[in-house]
Amino acid sequence: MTATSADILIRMDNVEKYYGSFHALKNVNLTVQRGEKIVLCGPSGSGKSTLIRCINHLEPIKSGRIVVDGTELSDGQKSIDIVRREVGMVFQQFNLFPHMTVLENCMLAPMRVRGVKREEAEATARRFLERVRIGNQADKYPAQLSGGQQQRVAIARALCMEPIAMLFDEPTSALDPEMVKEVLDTMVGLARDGMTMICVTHEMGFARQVADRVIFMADGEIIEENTPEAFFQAPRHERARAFLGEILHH
Ligand SMILES: Nc1ncnc2c1ncn2[C@@H]1O[C@H](COP(=O)(O)OP(=O)(O)OP(=O)(O)O)[C@@H](O)[C@H]1O
Repeated sequence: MTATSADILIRMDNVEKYYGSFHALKNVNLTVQRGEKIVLCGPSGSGKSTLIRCINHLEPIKSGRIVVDGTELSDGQKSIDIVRREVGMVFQQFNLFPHMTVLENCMLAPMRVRGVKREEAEATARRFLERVRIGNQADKYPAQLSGGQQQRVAIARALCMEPIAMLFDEPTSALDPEMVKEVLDTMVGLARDGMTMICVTHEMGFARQVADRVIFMADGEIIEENTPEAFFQAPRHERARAFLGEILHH
């Protein structure tokens, strides 16, 4: 089946990104279809975070084109605002507002950015907090929660904006091992519900379970794109083999 342009939600064409003179993304081309789940992996410093941060313009690019649901990202604030409103992002550090309760954290952006009324924002927040199985923590402050719970709040907060896609940047790497599973289970649930997702993660069990495609990066380039089955069983590139050998050892 060939993808029509209507099926393509995120598109990166010939993207080049520099930090000063350092060439961080080299001719990156990527299309993500609606409902597709992508796991982005690769050695430290290969450009994975940079790639997903470019998608909502947390990082500006030097050249190339990024189009999200028909909106072409330019330096103009208007297109940046549209894309940030539509694409949810979850970081390694949960970035919750410490002085606001869990509920308030989840209500803020829908009210401020989407102009949703308070009662509706609260109902939506409670619904998504239930969905990530944390509804009973709504009135606590972030510091009163475990890392895994805080990360689930961060996911619920992103979902409250009813995003068309979710970007995850190593969402479990700051967590204690016993909390990783609860966050991955939440992400698996989202994937099953059909969310379009790009996940930077080293959780290869998760990749096997939900990814439609695994993308392997090294030195700022996409080196291999494959189904998880093919990628794990028979990676085509030596660098991918070396990477898998290393992480599957741990
Ligand atoms: N703000 C910045 N200024 C300068 N260099 C940066 C900046 N952010 C990232 N880099 C460099 O760009 C390269 C890619 O970084 P990036 O964080 O995208 O890699 P990554 O694959 O996500 O790595 P990790 O798995 O360690 O998080 C690295 O060499 C990094 O040092």
